[in-house]
Amino acid sequence: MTARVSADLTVERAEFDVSVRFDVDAGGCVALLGPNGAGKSTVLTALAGLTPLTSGVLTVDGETLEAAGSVRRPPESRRIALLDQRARLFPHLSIERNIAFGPRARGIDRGRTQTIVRQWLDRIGLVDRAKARPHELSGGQQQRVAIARAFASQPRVLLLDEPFAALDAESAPIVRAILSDELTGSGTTAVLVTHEMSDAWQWADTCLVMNRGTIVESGTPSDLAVRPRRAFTAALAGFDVVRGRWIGGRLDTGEALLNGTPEDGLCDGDPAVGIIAPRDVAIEALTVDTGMSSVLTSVSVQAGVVRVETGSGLHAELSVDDALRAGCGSLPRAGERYTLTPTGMRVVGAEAARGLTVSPSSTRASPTRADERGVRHPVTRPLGL
Ligand SMILES: Nc1ncnc2c1ncn2[C@@H]1O[C@H](COP(=O)(O)OP(=O)(O)OP(=O)(O)O)[C@@H](O)[C@H]1O
Repeated sequence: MTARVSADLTVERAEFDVSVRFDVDAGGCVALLGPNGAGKSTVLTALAGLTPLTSGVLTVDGETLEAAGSVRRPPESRRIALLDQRARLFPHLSIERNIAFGPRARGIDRGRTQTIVRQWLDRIGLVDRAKARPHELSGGQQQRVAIARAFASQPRVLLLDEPFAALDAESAPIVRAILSDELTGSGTTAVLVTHEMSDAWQWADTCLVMNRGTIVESGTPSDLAVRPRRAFTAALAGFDVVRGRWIGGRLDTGEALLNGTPEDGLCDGDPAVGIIAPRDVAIEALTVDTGMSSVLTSVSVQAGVVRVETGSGLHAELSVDDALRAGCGSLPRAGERYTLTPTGMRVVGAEAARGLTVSPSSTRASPTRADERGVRHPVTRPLGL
């Protein structure tokens, strides 16, 4: 079951309004990323009908599910399923009856529902627990049932709010694999809230990064992984982030004047953020004025790559040869002082929020993405950001 979602919604919150506008094409997946309290869950609960819109419109396949002040379809008739950290199964119903709930509510007869339930119990590996109650299962098993219950109801849209966050290291990969199979196999349209870039890579066509209720950066997962434009996104994608001011063609961090390539039309004196890949950081035993002098907090070597950590926010990844050169013949050690110099730093404005990468008015043919089964999914495009 795939459906196109068009969301243009505002929800008033005490500190700020959560206000976003985006489309998800049928079968597509949008990931919402952002710091705690950015408004990601509010967007999901608004889509699910659990939080009323202050203004705006939500449509699915052209059908208006909510238009602030006039239309408001209740959650149970939206055919939008929400899966969050906790399984939230019906505690008084057995596992099989939890899974049967959606199909029965949709009017599917008992016989067909039984077949659906059996198939799902098999897929989630819980055939022998069909009669158990939720409290008799582990958290990971309950989350598997929650996935089965959600998909068995054939939702038009699946909302995922950090569905693995509460799972232990053993259960998380199992639940992840089941969800991955079902999401790609069914082509269900999805909106995913996650703090993991790897989840966005796996499922999303488009990432929307939120802060204080608005979308501040968007793009494909690879756009964000390769060329993030916000400090939050850069850190999530594994870059080092250094804050300072753009002064005289350099980033003045207060401790050092770092060379970098400015973006966003930076003007002298602007607050700015340097974004650096650890492989683009050189280390030297000497103090140089284009680097940050720091005490190394740890040094590790893996597969010929030396990773150096400091307390200053800068890391370096260098070859053993380069590390030996920096250490004058021996590898640098934790506790020693070195100067770390970015050799390839992008500098963006600290408020570089509006330079968004995907345009709804793009005239390119709709891009698609193949899943591992070769099924192609349309790539979503955020609107008017
Ligand atoms: N039920 C609620 N009623 C009123 N305000 C709320 C409610 N839930 C969240 N908020 C507020 O709305 C804002 C956005 O919160 P929300 O939970 O949507 O953020 P989030 O990005 O999902 O955060 P997290 O990553 O921590 O889950 C915050 O200021 C929060 O305090």
